[in-house]
Amino acid sequence: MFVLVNLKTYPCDPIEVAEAVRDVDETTDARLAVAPEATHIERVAETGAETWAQHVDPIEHGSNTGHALAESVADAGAVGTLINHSERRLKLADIDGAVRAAERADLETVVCANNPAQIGAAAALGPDAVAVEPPELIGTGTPVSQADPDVVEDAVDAAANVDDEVSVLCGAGISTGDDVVAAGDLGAEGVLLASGVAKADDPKAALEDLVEPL
Ligand SMILES: O=C(CO)COP(=O)(O)O
Repeated sequence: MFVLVNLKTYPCDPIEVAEAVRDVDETTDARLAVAPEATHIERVAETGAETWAQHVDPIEHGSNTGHALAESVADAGAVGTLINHSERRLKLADIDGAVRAAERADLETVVCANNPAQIGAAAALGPDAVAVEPPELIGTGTPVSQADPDVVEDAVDAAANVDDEVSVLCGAGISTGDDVVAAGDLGAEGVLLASGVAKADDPKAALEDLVEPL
């Protein structure tokens, strides 16, 4: 299972979380990665943790003030990027452009979507993975795998019907090892989570709990 921790703009210490991601990754068969704010990517990557960006824009080098350039994110040490997170929505053409920009910079891609229909559309753009995250469950602590298991199974089917090379993650409310196991049982190959680690008093203990049953 892939466990991708999105730090959003939570007021956690990104280096502390990154060091925990790096250390816990060494204890498990699961793959762990962390997606800090753009300005923290370089310092986070220097810890040795697998580091992702939260967003890249569908642009090239040039006159693009205030944008996130895929090549710069990769230069800073990111190896992958989220695209179209629920809190950073893009138009369809821009999702396509962002996936192409990430490919150009050799970044792995996870395109996020609200529901199975959007997952099918996202899979058609050829990312490495898609992530289904019902927005109403984000940050609630109620896991999507428990509150809405059909949405995960239907997302897995929707992606497979379009392109069975595209793996499916799920997210929203995931905070325990049991949630991760339930996601896997529904066909997800990984989870995308934030508050369960970023808001934990002890992020390392939260990560250890997440991978304990894997
Ligand atoms: O948006 C999410 C991950 O990108 C999910 O957030 P929570 O894990 O806080 O529900």
